[in-house]
This record gives sequence, C-alpha cells and structure tokens, in this order.
Amino acid sequence: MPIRVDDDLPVKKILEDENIFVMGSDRAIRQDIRPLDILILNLMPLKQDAELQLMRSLSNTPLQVNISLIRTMTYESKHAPKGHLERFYTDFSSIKDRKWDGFIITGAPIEKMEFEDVEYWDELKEIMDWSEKNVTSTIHICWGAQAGLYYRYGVQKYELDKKLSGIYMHHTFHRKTPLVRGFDDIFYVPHSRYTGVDKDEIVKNPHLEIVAESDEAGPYLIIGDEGKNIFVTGHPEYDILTLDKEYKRDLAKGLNPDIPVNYYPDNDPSKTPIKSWRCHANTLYANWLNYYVYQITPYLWTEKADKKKDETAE
Ligand SMILES: CC(=O)SCCNC(=O)CCNC(=O)[C@H](O)C(C)(C)COP(=O)(O)OP(=O)(O)OC[C@H]1O[C@@H](n2cnc3c(N)ncnc32)[C@H](O)[C@@H]1OP(=O)(O)O
Ligand SMILES: N[C@@H](CCO)C(=O)O
Repeated sequence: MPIRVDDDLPVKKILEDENIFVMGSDRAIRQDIRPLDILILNLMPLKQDAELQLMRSLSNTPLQVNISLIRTMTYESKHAPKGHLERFYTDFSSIKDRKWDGFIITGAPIEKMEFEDVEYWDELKEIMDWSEKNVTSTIHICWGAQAGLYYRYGVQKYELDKKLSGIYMHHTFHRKTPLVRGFDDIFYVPHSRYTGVDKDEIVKNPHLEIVAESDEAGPYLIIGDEGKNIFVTGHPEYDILTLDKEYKRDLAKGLNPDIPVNYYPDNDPSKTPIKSWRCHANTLYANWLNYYVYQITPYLWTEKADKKKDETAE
C-alpha cells in the first residue's frame, strides 16, 4: 500500500529497498482520494526499529495511509536520538484538536513496573481518554495492551514465573469476526514479556471478547467495545531478528534467559531464525485498517457525523 511518511524519515529508504510501497508527499497529493490518518504513540526505546516494523505491517492494503508519530512529553526517551525525535515526532497537545481514523499504542519494556509508577502514566491516561471520542479504532500492543486493558476495562496484569519468549502457536475462536478473517486455523506470533493478563477478568467483562488465543501464551487478540479498542498481547510486527537480539542481550547481561521457543532451527541460537509470522501480521493489520478503521470512520468527521454515530449506537 501507499504509506505516506515524511520524505526525510530515515526508515523510508529501508522500506523502499524492501520493495514496500511507500509514497512520498509529491505523488500522494496528486492521488484524489481520502487517505486514512493513523497516529502512532511510540513508547518503544528503539523508536526507529518500531517505526520500521509497524510501517511494514501497515503496508498490505490498497488504502493510502498517512502516518503521524507522537512521543510522551512527561518522559524523555534516553535511547532515541534527540534530533530524530524533534524532527519526526510531535506530542499529544499538537494532535489532540482533530480526529484520527486509527491509533496505535506500542509496547514498552516496563511490564514489571506498577502502571502508576510509569513516569508517563498520567499522560497516557489522558491520551486514552481522549481517544474514546477522537479516534475511530485504537490498537494496543503488548505492554500497551496491558495498560489499555487495565485503564479502560480494569483488567489486571500479573507477573509470569519466567519470561515468555518465542514464537507461539495460536488459534482463533470466531472465524467470522472481521479481525481474524482470512487467518489460518493455526498461526504463529512472537511474544516477549514478563507479564500476562488475567483471562477470567476478560471473559467476564461484557465489553471484551477474546478472538484468538494460544495455549501457552494465553489470550492474544481481544476486541473491546466492538472494535473501538483492540488489544494485541504479542508482537506480530517484530522483525526476524528482534527476539535474537533480545535473547543475546539478556545472555550478555548474565540473565540466563531461556532460548526463545520455536524460533531457531534445531533450537540452535547460532542458526538464522525463520520468519513464520509475516503473513499473519500483514493480515491482522489489513483487517484492522479495512474493517475497524476504513469501513467505520466517517468520510468527513464533523460534529454531524458524531451525532449520527451516537444515534445509531442508541
Ligand atoms: C512488554 C513489551 O511491550 S515488549 C516491548 C519492548 N521491547 C523492547 O523494547 C526491546 C528492545 N529494548 C531493549 O533492548 C532495551 O530496552 C534497551 C537496550 C533499549 C534498553 O535497556 P536498558 O538500558 O536496560 O533499560 P532502561 O532502564 O534504559 O529502560 C528501557 C526503557 O524502559 C522505559 N522506562 C524505563 N523506566 C521508565 C519509567 N520510570 N517510566 C517510563 N518508562 C520507563 C523507557 O522506554 C526506557 O527506554 P527509553 O528511555 O529509551 O525510552
Ligand atoms: N521485549 C522485551 C521484554 C521486556 O520488557 C525485551 O526483551 O526487551
């Protein structure tokens, strides 16, 4: 698909080299269509990796997608280059006075902290409150999913006995649900986290529906309020080598990590992993953009459109 990004964004060149269809602003302004406006709150420390991974995942649709990036202002990232953040990112106060078709809240390596101890927790709560009225559908990834399930629906996270790391087999429950349309009967997804969410709390909440799960990794795709909020507890967007880097990093730190499961051929970390989740990631994001964003978002999002939506909901 044509992803529209800033012409100078460094990952644009990488995406073009990979043959991902990226459209520069010159060509985009000459296509006479209404593009989707997608906002990404990037909470990952390795911001450019996350940009690249998400843009790849969003690239499998004929729709034109404008990507805008925001960061937190109450916590300053230590690892992201300052110049990059200043040039390509803005903050919540600059984007809050308009409507957005889709919104992505990324993961963050802070799942062992209490939510209330996260430095940007109040800011994130404000952003989540704002998104209820100003975004058509929000996807939350990994820690972002745990934070969203907790703040929006009161679902607790809990610490696992050990880090869940690897490529896990999943299945869907409701094959007719648009989010999982076209999925294979079983499919694989990376997970990499120290915490999980309480399945019983999700099941008993009438606003939430689990539509895909893994026997080992637990609930994976959860739909909130019919798609207004979507929670993805794994990392379908991860690159082939992301888990490898995390494993070797933890090994070097002396953390004695388990080898990520079902990842290296013959379970041998010296061998190059095989990417078995690309097709799943593409289908998931294409389904989200189509059924939960494009088909639902008003063409002209005005107060009139808001009123009509409220009337239909009543
Ligand atoms: C559960 C999930 O969502 S998984 C997704 C996260 N996965 C990844 O980030 C994988 C890649 N990350 C990494 O390899 C490592 O985090 C590294 C190498 C970048 C940094 O590791 P360390 O130096 O040990 O961690 P450090 O203490 O600096 O904190 C890491 C991140 O946690 C977050 N963080 C730490 N403390 C806080 C805090 N009090 N409040 C909010 N965020 C915090 C920040 O995002 C921080 O990175 P940033 O300042 O660059 O944004
Ligand atoms: N994916 C994360 C998990 C820890 O938050 C990492 O290994 O860096």
